[in-house]
Amino acid sequence: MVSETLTDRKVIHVAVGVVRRADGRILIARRPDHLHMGGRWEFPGGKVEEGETVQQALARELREEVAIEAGGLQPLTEIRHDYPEKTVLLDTWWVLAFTGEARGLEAQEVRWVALDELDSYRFPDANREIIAAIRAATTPGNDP
Ligand SMILES: Nc1nc2c([nH]c(=O)n2[C@@H]2O[C@H](COP(=O)(O)OP(=O)(O)OP(=O)(O)O)[C@@H](O)[C@H]2O)c(=O)[nH]1
Ligand SMILES: [Mg+2]
Repeated sequence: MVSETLTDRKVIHVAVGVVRRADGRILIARRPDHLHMGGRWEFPGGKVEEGETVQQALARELREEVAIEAGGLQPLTEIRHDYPEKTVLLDTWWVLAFTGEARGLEAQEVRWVALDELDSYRFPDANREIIAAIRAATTPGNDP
C-alpha cells in the first residue's frame, strides 16, 4: 500500500505577489468559485512552471491575471502550508513598481485595500502568515 505523509508530499511552488501602490494600498483578487479556495480573496499569483524562475512566473501570472507589468520585486516571505488536499510553498514577493491598470482578466473582482482593511477579507488559511509578514515589514523602520 502506498502511504503518504505530510513530510514526503510533493510541494507545489507558487509565486505570490503583494503589489503595493504608492499610497500604500495592496492589490487583492477574489478567487473564481470553481478553483481551490474559490470565493476567498488572495494575492495574485500562481504555480511556477517548469523552466521558469519564480520571478518570471510571478511576472507572467500578474500579466495573465490582473493585466499589470511587474517590476521592483523584493522577497517578502516563504510560507509552506499543508492543506488537507495539497501542500503549497507560497514564495511571496513585494511588487513595488508596475505599469498598467489592475483589472481581473479572469472575471475576478480586484480591490486595492489599505493594510488595516486586510482583516475584513477572507483569505486561504496559509495567508495568515503572509499578512503577518506584511505587517511586520511595514511597521515604521522596517519599510521595504
Ligand atoms: N495565487 C495565490 N495562491 C494562493 C494564495 N494562498 C494560497 O493558499 N494559495 C494556493 O496556492 C495554490 C496555487 O495557486 P493558483 O491556483 O493561483 O495557481 P495558478 O494561478 O497557476 O492556477 P491554475 O491552477 O489554474 O494553473 C492554490 O491551491 C491556492 O489555493 C494566494 O494568496 N495567492
Ligand atoms: Mg492564480
